[in-house]
Amino acid sequence: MTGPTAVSETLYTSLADQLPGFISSALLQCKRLPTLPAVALNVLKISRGADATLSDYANAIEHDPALTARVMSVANSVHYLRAAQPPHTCFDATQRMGLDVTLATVLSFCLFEKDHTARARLQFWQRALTAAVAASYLAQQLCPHQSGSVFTTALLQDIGILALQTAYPADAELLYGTEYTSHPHIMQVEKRYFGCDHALVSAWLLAKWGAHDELVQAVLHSHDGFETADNAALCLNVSGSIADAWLSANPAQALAGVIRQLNALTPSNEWAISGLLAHLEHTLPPLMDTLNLSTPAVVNSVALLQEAQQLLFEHTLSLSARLDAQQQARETLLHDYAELEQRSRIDSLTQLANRAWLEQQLRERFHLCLTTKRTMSVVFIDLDHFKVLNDRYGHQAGDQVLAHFGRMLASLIRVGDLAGRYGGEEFLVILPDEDAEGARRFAERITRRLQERPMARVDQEPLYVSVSIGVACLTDGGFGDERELIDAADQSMYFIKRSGRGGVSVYGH
Ligand SMILES: Nc1nc2c(ncn2[C@@H]2O[C@H](COP(=O)(O)OP(=O)(O)OP(=O)(O)O)[C@@H](O)[C@H]2O)c(=O)[nH]1
Repeated sequence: MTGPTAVSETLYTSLADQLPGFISSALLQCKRLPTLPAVALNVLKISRGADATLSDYANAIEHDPALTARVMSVANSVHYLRAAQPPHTCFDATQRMGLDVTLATVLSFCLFEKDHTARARLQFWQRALTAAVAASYLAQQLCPHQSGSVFTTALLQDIGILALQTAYPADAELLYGTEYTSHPHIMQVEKRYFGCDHALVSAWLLAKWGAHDELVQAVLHSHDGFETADNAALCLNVSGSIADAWLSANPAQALAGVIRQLNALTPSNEWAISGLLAHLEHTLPPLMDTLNLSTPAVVNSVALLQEAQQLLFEHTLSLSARLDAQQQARETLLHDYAELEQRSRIDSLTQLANRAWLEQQLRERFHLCLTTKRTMSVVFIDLDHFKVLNDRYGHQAGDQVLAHFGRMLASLIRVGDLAGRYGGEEFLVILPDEDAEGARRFAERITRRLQERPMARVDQEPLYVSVSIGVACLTDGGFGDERELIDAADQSMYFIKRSGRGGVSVYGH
């Protein structure tokens, strides 16, 4: 093989750098590696020209007797024998076959190994031709002036597979000869096996043959997906997926996948998939036949599209059902989580905040007051002689009192206040933005309410309780943290306990 000519050195070097060393040496040492003779290179060059005519091709081919013979015999085959007279010249032959078939014939002649019946090789050619025909059809819709070059690029995009098959014949059937597999999957396997995929090998090989930068780049990125602003690249990349679908064991399923990807890009029918499929249906069998390739099972393009669309519809339905189910599960989860979180903050007997939540809230609010220069008060409440009550009336009556007291406390606080059970028969209320006097009034309301209302009934008899309350206001103490504020309220509460119970004391007042 000769070194790069038309391709830029930078591109060739960068490809060579990316290719694992053992692969390039295996390819370079491979005697049977398909190389392009000068005529084929010339034909490739012509195909890149925007205004290439059949006579340009004919002029290039007629210099090579073997190629001319090949082209004439293909043109002479049953399919192209429409005219009464067999073709006499290379020009006659190319005219009968048209540009695409001429090019495919030339390239297949140059690149074909004798043993193309091997399954792996056969699949390669079927895919290359299907992609090429699909690509040029799409290009005629999207970028007509590039349809010739898009055809060539599609035809050559997987040439790396042929090279890898030639360099590693023992592995070829294993890697490429199983049931037709889509190229994204093949590429994954190649990366694991060779450390690179065939797109890179194809690009390197074409660069080595001196193909043009544009062709090399297009081949390198031919498997990169559909997100590209370049119409020619889009036609090329879509053509590979269409070929995969066309040749797959389950074409409708695979085609539905391609349509889904296309719809995500442009949710319109501008792709004219039905036209493309009809084109493949009518063009491929005679073309494969011409090139002595066995044709895959004949596909009815209308039925195929209908089945693919039905699958797509079912997929959309099941997707939206799955989304609904997921959404519902998410809402249930969020609801459960919120409920769980709420429960983890609540004391089950009194339905007030529990101690952990009280302490966390007090910590946060304490710091908020310091940073925003606001105040707050805490009210520490301890039920009097609760032990005696328990002993005399039973633990259940004690529980009733606690629960009732909790409800009463909840009815007395305002929005933004937080009341909670601090310990057994101890309660704490946080009053944001409340000064000591306001907090005292709140505490006295509690003691009054307890004088008015019994907290339980034992044998129909009302059971009244009293409480000792200590109040502490943030502004009154120079407190370092929330603990010191609670301690101050607790001390005031103990002052009441010591003075006989049933009353309110305010820290520092
Ligand atoms: N029924 C009931 N009793 C509780 C609960 N938690 C704590 N207690 C009781 O509350 C009583 C508190 O007793 P002490 O700390 O001596 O206080 P006290 O009897 O109220 O006396 P003073 O506070 O000095 O008025 C103990 O007997 C605890 O068992 C509870 O959830 N339910």
